[in-house]
Amino acid sequence: MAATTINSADLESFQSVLRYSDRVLALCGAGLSAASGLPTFRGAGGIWRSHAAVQLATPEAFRENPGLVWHFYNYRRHMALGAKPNAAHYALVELARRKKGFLTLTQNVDGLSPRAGHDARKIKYLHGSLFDLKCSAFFCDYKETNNYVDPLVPALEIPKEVPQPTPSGTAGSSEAATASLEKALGITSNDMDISKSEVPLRDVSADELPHCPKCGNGLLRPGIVWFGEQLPSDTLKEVDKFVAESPKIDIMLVIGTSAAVYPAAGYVAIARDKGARVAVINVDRNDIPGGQYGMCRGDWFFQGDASTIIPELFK
Ligand SMILES: CC(C)NC(=O)[C@H](Cc1c[nH]c2ccccc12)NC(=O)[C@H](CCCC/N=C(/NCCC(=O)O)S[C@H]1O[C@H](COP(=O)(O)OP(=O)(O)OC[C@H]2O[C@@H](n3cnc4c(N)ncnc43)[C@H](O)[C@@H]2O)[C@@H](O)[C@H]1O)NC(=O)OCc1ccccc1
Repeated sequence: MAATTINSADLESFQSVLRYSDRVLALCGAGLSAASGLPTFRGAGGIWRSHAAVQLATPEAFRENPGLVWHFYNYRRHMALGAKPNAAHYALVELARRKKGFLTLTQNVDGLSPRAGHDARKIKYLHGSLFDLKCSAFFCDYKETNNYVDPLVPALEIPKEVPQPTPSGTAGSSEAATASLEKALGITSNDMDISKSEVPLRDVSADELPHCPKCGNGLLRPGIVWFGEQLPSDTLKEVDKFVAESPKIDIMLVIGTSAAVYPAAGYVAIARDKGARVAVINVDRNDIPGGQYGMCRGDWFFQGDASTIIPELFK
């Protein structure tokens, strides 16, 4: 990860503008949760068991192979449940508390912002949550939220390694390092890493998957916005209301996102049209909304890990 360098002049000018800002919008992506140990969407090349994550995150994939898609989401639920919010999540919570006109737009479905105590009135989950479920039958409106059952059904249990006896007294430092990392991630040490296609994973038939308790025959699916699906209309309305009520948006924060997915990425331009100065926080200078030429005069680019930079910026 690139060294985190904060240019003091940029830091000062950013903080002086933030101090007098009434209306602040923050667009967040997977980079916000990277320091919590969760892979980004395009991390590991965006591949999960030789499948492109963007392909698995579609209604077509669920229709074709609900067992595989549920393994994908059960794995991400398990990882997210084992992860902890990082300093960037908490700094956003604090800024939201301080600023009356503040709204976080998160593309993340990992539940770390609410676990950090983010004011629910000042955050919009553009792409849903791993811990919401809904019925996949088009005629059924069953929904449930905050379902933290892990695994969701026994058939989705993540297989465990059979711990290899290490010849007595030779437990090297690497085991200790792995053990402490796994402890940090809260994953039990012998979870097999099913994101790797070489790790055997049993096929799960539809009758072993969670079914809708209301209509009785629909399969339950993750309460997630898949590619090709419309974002929740009430969420879009509430974001538009925040923008419409803002005579001016002072700052648009773009935190740990490749800003390549729409309509989420479109809010950067909308904020600009409302006079916002854009502050991009990203480890990768190439990942700026609209690319290299996406930056305008008066914008800021802070290169480095969000969990280090964000607390510094909001001081
Ligand atoms: C790929 C893209 C071009 N496609 C789209 O945008 C599509 C199609 C489309 C619509 N409008 C368009 C306009 C132009 C082009 C295409 C479209 N959009 C849709 O399909 C949307 C729905 C999009 C939502 C899809 N669901 C997700 N997530 C839930 C699933 C799941 O999670 O499984 S999107 C998902 O991918 C995106 C991933 O982006 P990031 O979070 O930014 O992650 P990424 O890995 O890419 O980048 C990480 C960044 O962090 C940085 N980083 C890494 N570590 C750190 C660190 N430590 N610190 C700081 N930064 C860091 C990295 O450098 C990098 O920049 C997020 O949005 C994430 O939520 N729906 C829709 O348009 O419906 C229409 C419609 C209209 C009417 C009726 C019916 C339908």
